[in-house]
Amino acid sequence: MPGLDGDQIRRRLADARLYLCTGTRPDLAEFAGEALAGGVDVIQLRDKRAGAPLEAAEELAALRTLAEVCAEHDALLSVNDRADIALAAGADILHLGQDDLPVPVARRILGAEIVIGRSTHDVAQATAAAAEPGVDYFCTGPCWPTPTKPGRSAPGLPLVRATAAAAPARPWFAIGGIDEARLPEVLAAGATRVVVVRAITEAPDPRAAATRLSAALRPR
Ligand SMILES: Cc1ncc(COP(=O)(O)OP(=O)(O)O)c(N)n1
Ligand SMILES: Cc1ncsc1CCOP(=O)(O)O
Repeated sequence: MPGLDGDQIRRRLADARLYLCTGTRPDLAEFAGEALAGGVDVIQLRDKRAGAPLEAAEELAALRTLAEVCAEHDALLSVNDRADIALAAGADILHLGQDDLPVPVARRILGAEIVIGRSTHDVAQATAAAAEPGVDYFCTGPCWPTPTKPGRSAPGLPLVRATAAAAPARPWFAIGGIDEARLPEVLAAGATRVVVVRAITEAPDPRAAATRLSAALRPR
């Protein structure tokens, strides 16, 4: 929720279970509102359409839309890759992959109040992200090969099991190919938080899909 300080964001992130990445879409505000109403805790604008990358001004406009919806639902707003845009959008989170800005460089741009996340694809990267100064959370995967990240081989659930066994002090999320049917396997491997794309963006009823995922992640 734009406007929180770094410690408030970190506390909310520790409680977060369901993280959604979405591209822009004509119904972005309505879609995001439905997903957040269903129980999504964090929403990231991740627009990777081949051949049609968003211009910075377009990305900022979409993030402003998401920021309003996040404020209505008390959810965290995440920006992918771009520290300058995270700062300009007043985002809570910047997510960085292995080939993106080095964390110390992003930290210099962002200051202390925006939380930084890292993608990891093997045990060495996960171990490093769990300890690297300036990193607040990390993601491990893909759990399964996924068309949402073409060309990325999947370390699979063994990486989730190894990460869970290491009991990192930082929050971490499993990602990649996760849907309602596969979620029990991911939880059994030791994850308690997940990132999804298609499970919600391609669902006929995004709110219902988010509600079911969220309920499975927060059993009573
Ligand atoms: C929350 C979250 N986790 C992982 C990713 C993937 O980031 P990256 O490996 O940099 O790949 P791209 O998203 O840039 O294709 C993410 N964006 N968000
Ligand atoms: C961005 C990213 N990084 C690793 S897997 C992935 C995409 C996950 O998408 P989906 O949930 O549709 O498989």
